[in-house]
Parts: sequence; C-alpha cells; structure tokens
Amino acid sequence: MIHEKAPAKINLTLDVIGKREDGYHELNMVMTTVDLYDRLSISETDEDRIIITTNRRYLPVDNKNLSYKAAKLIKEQYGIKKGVRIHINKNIPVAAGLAGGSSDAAATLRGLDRLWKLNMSFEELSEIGARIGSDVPFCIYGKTALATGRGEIIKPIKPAPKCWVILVKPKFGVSTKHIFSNVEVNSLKHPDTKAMLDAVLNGDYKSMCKNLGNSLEDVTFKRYPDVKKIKEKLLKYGADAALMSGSGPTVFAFVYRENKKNRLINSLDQDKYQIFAVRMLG
Ligand SMILES: C[C@](O)(CO)[C@H](O)COP(=O)(O)OP(=O)(O)OC[C@H]1O[C@@H](n2ccc(N)nc2=O)[C@H](O)[C@@H]1O
Ligand SMILES: Nc1ncnc2c1ncn2[C@@H]1O[C@H](COP(=O)(O)OP(=O)(O)OP(=O)(O)O)[C@@H](O)[C@H]1O
Repeated sequence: MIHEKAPAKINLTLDVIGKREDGYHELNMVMTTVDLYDRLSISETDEDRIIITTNRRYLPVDNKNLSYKAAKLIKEQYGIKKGVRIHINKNIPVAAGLAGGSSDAAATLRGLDRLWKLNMSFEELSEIGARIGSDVPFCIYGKTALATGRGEIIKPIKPAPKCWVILVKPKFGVSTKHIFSNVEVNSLKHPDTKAMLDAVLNGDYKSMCKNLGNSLEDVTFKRYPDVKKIKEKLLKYGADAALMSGSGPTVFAFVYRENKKNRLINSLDQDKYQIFAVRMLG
C-alpha cells in the first residue's frame, strides 16, 4: 500500500494576462502549498480496474474523479494491465479555489509512479498532469513556484516566508470555468508578480503581505458579494493581509503571531464558514 499526501494550494498572486486562442487564459501566478491535506492510499489489484473510494458521499467515484483520470492516463501511457484501488480521505473543501481535485490527481500520479516503479521525471508526470487540469503540474511539484502559460509551466522558487494561514470558505462553491467566462481582460487589476517573487526570494514577510494580488477577485466579488465580505472581515479583525485564492470562494488571511491567529478565528462566525488554521508549507 502506497500513501500520498495531497496538500491544498493558495495563490500568492494570480495575474490574468490575456485570453488565448484555445479558450484558456494566459496566467502569471506565484503559488504555494499549506498543510491542509487530502490523504490517498493506493494499492494494486489483480483485476484490471480502477476503483475509487472516498469518505465524502458527494464526490464522484467514476471517470469524473480526477484521481480516476490520472490512473487511467498513466495505465494507458505505460500499457499497465494491473488494476488499482485508490481511497481518498478528503479534507480539502471542494470547488473552493484550493485545487483539491488537482492535488488528488497529482498525488495519484506520484503514487502510481512509485507503485509501478516507473521512474518518471517531473516533466513526464507534468505532461500527463496538464492533460487533467491546469493546476495539476504545480500540485505534482507541491512547493512554491511561479506558474505561467495556462498555469502548467512551473518554475520552482524558494519557500514562501512561514506564517499562519487562516482559510475561510463560505458554504457555497464556485466554478472556475464560470469565473473565467466572466473575465473582461481589459478591466482587470494586475498584481506585481516581480515584487512578489522578490519578497519570496528575500524571505520578506511584510512585502509578501503587501504584494498579494489576484486579478479574479473582482470578478468573483461581483457575483458573490459574500466573498468580498469575508476578506473585509479578515482585514478588520487583524489579519496582516488577506486574498481570495484561485477563482474563489476561499479567502485566506496571513497572521504572523499565534495569539493574533486565535483572536481572528474567534471573531469569525463558525456556523457560516468552514475555517482552517494551517501553516505555510512550500
Ligand atoms: C484558477 C486556478 O485555480 C489558479 O490556480 C487555476 O488556473 C484553475 O486550474 P484548474 O482547476 O486545473 O483548471 P482547468 O481544469 O484546467 O480549467 C477549468 C476551466 O477554467 C478556465 N481556465 C483555466 C485555466 C486557465 N489558464 N484559463 C482558463 O480560462 C477554462 O474555462 C477551463 O475550462
Ligand atoms: N478528487 C476530487 N476531489 C475534489 N473534487 C473532484 C475530484 N474529482 C473530481 N472532482 C470534481 O471537480 C470539481 C472541483 O473540484 P476542486 O475541488 O478541485 O475545485 P477547486 O478547489 O476550485 O480547484 P481549482 O483551484 O483547481 O480550480 C467538483 O465539481 C468535483 O466534483
């Protein structure tokens, strides 16, 4: 049995540069991971089938599950006739902007590479990952990186400065496709990616806080005003900085000091939101 951890990602920056001919958007993103994980257990079976099980009833377990897709692609690519059973213990909220599904797919690729001793390079894993979703190559890498193209071109950078990360997700989910379809490229705000890269390179917590930015925030805020309210609340109650992750709706806040973290959590309505206090990983 192989065990793989699949961490959630957050976007320190997300800049939408423009719309591409293939319908995707050209992005510039600084991404990192936090210690909120799904846990995957993977084992081989003799019968040539992919069996997915999970602790969450609402998740698909057929070919719509991104882990299923990952297993299918790797089996096809390497002509593997064995079957596999994958149990996903899910902790990352779904459709949250935290790349939960992408991270499960990435963990499946890493796990099957180990199970079947395929010795795949990052490039080989990443090529298969990109066929599943734009965030999967970053999730295969799993640390801190600059992601460009539609998100699938990964350049590793130093780990982001350590701090507490408070993730706040409203009860509803948001479709990434829906948010991108409402993007008007000419009216977007653009974060300063270079300043964020410098902040990470210099381990400069204050500058990292100052340069957080996400072009998709206003697009999501306009359709889901509650997401904007979460960000305002977090800033009002003492977060050093706050930003929506990915296409939302999760908003994360940074705090450096532990006592401030507890105060911030206590100020939030626990019935209205899913709240996680985690550490920066990457
Ligand atoms: C918003 C982010 O979470 C930022 O990290 C990611 O870019 C989304 O990555 P993902 O969920 O793996 O996205 P995909 O499954 O590849 O794409 C979902 C949908 O989002 C839109 N999409 C996604 C990525 C991109 N660079 N441009 C897009 O326009 C497309 O409409 C696509 O059909
Ligand atoms: N293993 C999986 N975990 C979570 N969702 C999955 C999985 N496989 C397929 N899905 C489907 O994918 C959709 C969104 O999943 P996910 O949680 O990855 O979104 P997200 O957090 O917005 O990701 P991203 O930040 O990459 O856009 C859901 O509709 C869900 O049913």
